[in-house]
This record gives sequence, C-alpha cells and structure tokens, in this order.
Amino acid sequence: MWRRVTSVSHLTFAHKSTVNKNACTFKCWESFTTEIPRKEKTTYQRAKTPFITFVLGGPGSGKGTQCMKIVENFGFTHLSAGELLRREIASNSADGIMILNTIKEGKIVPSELTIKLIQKEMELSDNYKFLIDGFPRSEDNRKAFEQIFGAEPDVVLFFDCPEDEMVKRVLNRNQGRVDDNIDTIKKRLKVFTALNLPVVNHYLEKGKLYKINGVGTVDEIYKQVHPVFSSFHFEQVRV
Ligand SMILES: Nc1ncnc2c1ncn2[C@@H]1O[C@H](COP(=O)(O)OP(=O)(O)O)[C@@H](O)[C@H]1O
Ligand SMILES: O=c1ccn([C@@H]2O[C@H](COP(=O)(O)OP(=O)(O)O)[C@@H](O)[C@H]2O)c(=O)[nH]1
Ligand SMILES: [Mg+2]
Repeated sequence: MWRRVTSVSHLTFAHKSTVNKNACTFKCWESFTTEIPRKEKTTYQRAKTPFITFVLGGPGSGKGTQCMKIVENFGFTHLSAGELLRREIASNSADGIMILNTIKEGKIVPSELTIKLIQKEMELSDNYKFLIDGFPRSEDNRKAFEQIFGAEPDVVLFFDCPEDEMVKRVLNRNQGRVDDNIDTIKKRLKVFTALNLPVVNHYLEKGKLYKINGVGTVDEIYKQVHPVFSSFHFEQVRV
C-alpha cells in the first residue's frame, strides 16, 4: 500500500532536469506495507518520480485506442490533452469558446492552458505512471512543458500512420466531435506536419522515441507497444 507523505515536486523531478527545479508540485509517496517486498516490484513502483509517456501521432493514428490497452495492461493513468480541452469547453469555462474555435480550426491551444489542465489532473492522481496523449503538439508545447514541469518524458511513443488511413478512421470515428470532418482534418494534417513532427524528431534525436507502425489491427499494433513498457519492469496489472 502507499500513502501520500508530502507534496513537493522539485524533489521528484530534480534528478531529471536542469531546467526549472522549483516549478511544479507533485505528490511523493512512501510504502507502509507490512508485507515482505517482492524484489521484482521495486524498480518503478517505489520510485518517487512520475513516469511520463508522451503519446504522439497524427489525427486518427490510434493514440487513444492504444492508450486504453496500456492502461489495462500496465495501470497507467491516461490523460488525453484533447479530452481535457473538450471537458473545458463542456464546463463553459472562460476559455471554452476560444478552445472550441481553436479545435474547429485544427490549431493548437496556447501551451500554458493545456499544461495547466494536465498538471491539475496529475496532481489529483494517486498514480505515478502517466500517459499524456496528444501532447506536446508543437515545439512551443514541448518547451513550455519541460520548463514548467522541470522534466522530460521517460518514453515517447509515436504512431506512424499514412494520411489516407488516418482520414478514413477519423471520418468513421462517430463520437460527435466538432473536428471530425474533412475540412478540419485537412487543416489538422497540415498542422501535424508543420508543428507536431518537429517534436517527434526532437525526441528521435534524444533517443527517447519509440516509433510504432500504426497500420494493422488494434492487437497487431499493441504487440509492438507492449514490449516498450514491459522493458521497464512495472508491476503489471494484467499480462
Ligand atoms: N488499428 C486500427 N484499425 C482500424 N481502426 C482503428 C484502429 N485503431 C483505432 N481505430 C479507430 O480509428 C478511430 C481513431 O482512433 P483513435 O484511437 O481515436 O485515434 P487518435 O486518438 O490518434 O485520434 C477510432 O474510431 C478507433 O476506433
Ligand atoms: O495538446 C493539445 C491537444 C489537443 N489540442 C486540440 O485538440 C484537438 C483534438 O486533439 P485530440 O488529441 O483529442 O485529437 P486526436 O489526435 O485524438 O484526433 C487538436 O486538433 C487541437 O486543436 C491542442 O490544442 N493541444
Ligand atoms: Mg485521440
């Protein structure tokens, strides 16, 4: 079992970053189990450091679908940046209309706003393993995250999928999203190439990128994803 002992975060991130060690707040945890600890559980369950995965890929590349499987198998908390923004629109917040217009245009919401929503969810969570899905979508997003959190992601997944397949999937998504129409998709694909891909290349150069072939059945694709996480020796929820 785990209990929260403090709420400082420059401690949790300090070893990872030289950027900004005082900028964010995270929960630290300590074990108070009376059970004899099993050796294979130690690596990440006991770490006081959040384990952050960025999940990148074009619209319809399968990010959300694969995140669900990672959650199921490895107990991550899934934070979809797009979902957090849609929730903000639905709550009629002050920024709602601006976010809605940005999403309809396939553009990118100001970094500080998206990061504020992500940070809030992470602070509310008792977990330490996070999938941040659909973020960062630009170099500005990435730099702002690393500045504010004082940390880089541990893993970056990139679902590589041809445009015609992504368009087909988005048009069939059927979730009532305002951006699932051909005009917005065309704009989103341009934004993806111009702004998202530089982020992908950044993490490729840093050796943190896991490129996944996003074509195939959901299970075929997940077969490439699973080993990325099993290599970290988390306590697995289900194999
Ligand atoms: N491998 C796949 N093959 C066919 N359809 C898929 C596959 N993965 C996801 N989908 C479907 O494509 C649509 C987009 O997937 P989603 O996970 O929402 O992508 P993203 O989050 O990258 O936009 C959804 O309707 C989903 O059910
Ligand atoms: O960090 C983010 C994530 C999403 N969005 C906006 O939200 C839309 C939908 O994002 P989501 O990740 O939900 O779309 P998906 O790629 O899953 O289709 C994007 O096109 C952007 O307009 C954004 O501005 N910043
Ligand atoms: Mg998605």
